[in-house]
Amino acid sequence: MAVFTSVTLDDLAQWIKQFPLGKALALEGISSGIENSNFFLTTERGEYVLTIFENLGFEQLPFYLQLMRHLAARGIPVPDPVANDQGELVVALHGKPASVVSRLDGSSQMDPQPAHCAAVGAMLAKMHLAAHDFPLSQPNLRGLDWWVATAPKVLPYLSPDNARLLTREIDYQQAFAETGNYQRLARGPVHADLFRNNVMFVGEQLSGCFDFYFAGVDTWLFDLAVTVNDWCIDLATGELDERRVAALLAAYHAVRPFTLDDRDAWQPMLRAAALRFWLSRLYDLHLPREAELLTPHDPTHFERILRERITTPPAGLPV
Ligand SMILES: Nc1ncnc2c1ncn2[C@@H]1O[C@H](COP(=O)(O)OP(=O)(O)O)[C@@H](O)[C@H]1O
Ligand SMILES: N[C@@H](CCOP(=O)(O)O)C(=O)O
Repeated sequence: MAVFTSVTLDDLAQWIKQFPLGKALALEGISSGIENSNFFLTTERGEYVLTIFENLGFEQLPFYLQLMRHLAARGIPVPDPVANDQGELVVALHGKPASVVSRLDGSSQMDPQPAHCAAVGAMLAKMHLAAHDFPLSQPNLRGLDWWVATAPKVLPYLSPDNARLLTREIDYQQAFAETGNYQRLARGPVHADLFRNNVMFVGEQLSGCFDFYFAGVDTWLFDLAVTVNDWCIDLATGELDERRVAALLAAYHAVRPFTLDDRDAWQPMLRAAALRFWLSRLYDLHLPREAELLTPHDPTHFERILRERITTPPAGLPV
């Protein structure tokens, strides 16, 4: 259950008047999701999603919501935040930050085929290009600095073998980040969490993607690696599935052609993307936040993927 703050239609009767949405007609709590309280909201103007942010504050949210607005205005299928009569995208509801965004059609595809992967690859490349001139900036808050700061906190909970793996991979990624190869990679605002559960399909047609609350400025290749590590693998072994990888990469490449630097950085970035989620899952498991609400995701999934990416070089990127 992921409605942590309850809201009724009565609560919205006055509140909704600040938005150009007409009256609130129906409100239904959304049970999936782990961070925020989400509701499907029907108003006289259409279908929306109301989110009450349980962890992010008023000062952090404009980056994410303005980025969604920027992308929606450029034709990327993401929820479009609705501004109130003061032009604000984040407003208080029950004392917490809240937003209203357009509702996407469709449902998640948890067993993706090459056609779904191709649709995701094309959309991701378009998103990277469309975000390039986004004026606000925020680093990826789950990037290298966070890995370096967080690894010592989880090391005491790890087996000697896993502690060695984590320490060596952080060293490897720090050294790689110093290289000209890494520094020449294209970068900009990226989604950074484009997992299967954050993308909607109607049949094989991608209808949109959401959950931008890990977005930040990072390399485009890192974002692609995060995506491939979730969409294009055998879930039991973590091995890359050649057909799905080829479909996703070819579709991305057709919109935003890869460079020689991308090709050289592909294996390190697949490793970095696996490390990022292994570490966050370890952290959530061993050091849950006070307000942590649901069972954490399994870290061993990304430990397996990391080991696999270290030992098995991926097929080269199309350049
Ligand atoms: N704009 C949207 N359109 C349609 N459904 C949405 C939208 N935003 C969220 N949802 C639904 O709400 C669920 C929870 O959203 P999510 O962002 O994953 O929550 P949380 O931030 O709490 O993890 C999603 O799985 C999806 O079904
Ligand atoms: N994708 C991350 C966790 C973030 O959860 P989300 O529901 O907000 O996408 C993981 O799998 O560890």
